[in-house]
Amino acid sequence: MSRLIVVSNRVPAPEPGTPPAGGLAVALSGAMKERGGIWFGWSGRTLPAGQDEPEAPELVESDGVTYGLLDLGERDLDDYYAGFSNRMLWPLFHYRMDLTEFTRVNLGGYYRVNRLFAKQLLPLIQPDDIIWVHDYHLIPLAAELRAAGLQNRIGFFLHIPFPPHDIFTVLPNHADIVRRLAAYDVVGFQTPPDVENFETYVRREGVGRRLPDGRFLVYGRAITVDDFPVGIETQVFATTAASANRHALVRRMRESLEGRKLLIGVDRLDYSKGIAQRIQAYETFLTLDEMWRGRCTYLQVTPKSRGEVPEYVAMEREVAELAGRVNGAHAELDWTPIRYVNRTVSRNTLAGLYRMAHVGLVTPLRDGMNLVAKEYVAAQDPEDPGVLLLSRFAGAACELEGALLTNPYDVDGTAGAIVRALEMPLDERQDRWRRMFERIRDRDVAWWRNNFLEALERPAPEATRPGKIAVVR
Ligand SMILES: O=P(O)(O)OC[C@H]1O[C@H](O[C@H]2O[C@H](CO)[C@@H](O)[C@H](O)[C@H]2O)[C@H](O)[C@@H](O)[C@@H]1O
Ligand SMILES: O=c1ccn([C@@H]2O[C@H](COP(=O)(O)OP(=O)(O)O)[C@@H](O)[C@H]2O)c(=O)[nH]1
Repeated sequence: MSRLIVVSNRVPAPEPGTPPAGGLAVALSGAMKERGGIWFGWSGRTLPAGQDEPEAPELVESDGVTYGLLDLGERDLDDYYAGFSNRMLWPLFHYRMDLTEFTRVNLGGYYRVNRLFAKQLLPLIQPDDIIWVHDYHLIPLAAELRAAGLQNRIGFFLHIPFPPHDIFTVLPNHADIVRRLAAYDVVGFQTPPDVENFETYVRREGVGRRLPDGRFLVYGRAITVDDFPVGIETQVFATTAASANRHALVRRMRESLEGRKLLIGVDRLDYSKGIAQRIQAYETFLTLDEMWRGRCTYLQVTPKSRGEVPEYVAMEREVAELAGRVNGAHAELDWTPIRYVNRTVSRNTLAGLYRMAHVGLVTPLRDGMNLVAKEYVAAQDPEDPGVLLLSRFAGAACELEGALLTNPYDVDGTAGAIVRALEMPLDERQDRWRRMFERIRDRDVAWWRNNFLEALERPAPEATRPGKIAVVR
């Protein structure tokens, strides 16, 4: 078996402890624990002022994994991470053209940091290694590695949606991004609609087509393009949830509910997650149905995220004000309708909270997958499961057909769905839960990893072995 090198912008701290909130780090931690290898990426640290480039990555061994951690300069982080990745690609790929900001400076920083990653990674790569690159921050990485002569198999997985042609072409350098994507051997998306969007793009732009053997010819290279829906460690998570009552914090939470039904939302503070629309739907629900007043509590766990990006700062204020206003308008002396927690909660505690919640509110406006949806299902008590209220615009909706699907832009419709979830009879809840659980049990994080790596390790047919790819600067 070849050695695996995983590359992602976000790498959790190797020391045991709480991993950062974020589905990519969570999904890959499970996969890396099982297979080992090198995990290369940004350390989360900034270089001292005046130093532009790290000399070499810091190498840390932990639990069979070698972490290669790069410190980045402040300017690089501004241009590449906060700038092009999170003010252009992130909003655009989540269908938010109104929030994009394109600048040549940020674009230059994006290519510069990808070149830096390639330069620092190259000395660690051996001829038989396979390389698996993750997410929108690092699309150009394979082209940089190829330009340095690397022949290894390189795969890419996009954790966020791939948008429709009309949206993607808003990106001024869309052609160059897809040309660089073609330097990979395997390109994985979360869902079939993402693959369709990619196919439509290459067809309409006249830069590629699907081949009779199912692969894609893109800019003259034959590559595998497919959907690989990311999963969770389902059985482990279910076991953790079943025994979560051991934790004092989980027990205290249960006691504090005083018999009220719990609704739970868990999201990074991100505009793609639809938190404001969800709070509005909850408020509408409270006014729709008097009988639920004082009989339910909505817990929203929302760790802060990407504080260096102005849209996130604005949103932090907006959501806090909204939650405060709803509580001010509806609270009683002995009842607070919304508990809004602005910090990271450990996944062991989350498992217990999911299990005690009658409704899981997962209502993003757009999401690549959404692991919280799968974790909520995994955590349920099979005898008395809760109901997952899921946005039709989350990637997870393609798989979890037992969920109660909702359109998060339809606040009244979501409010009605909350009533339906709270009043759903036991046999319907069990039937819906069973179908979802079977799916996430069969397609867990190991299934995702193995499926992708099998595609990556499969040698290309001789006749279509990829040639050189030029990097256009
Ligand atoms: O690294 P950050 O900027 O702090 O952001 C955290 C991560 O957010 C995104 O996660 C995505 O991946 C999940 C797992 O595949 C998926 O379920 C979710 O829908 C995506 O939004 C982002 O894509 C990661 O790169 C970030 O690390
Ligand atoms: O306080 C928190 C909030 C979230 N998470 C985890 O962060 C991940 C979020 O992944 P998801 O795919 O839902 O969204 P993303 O943040 O990656 O967009 C899930 O595994 C959550 O359990 C966590 O550990 N603590």
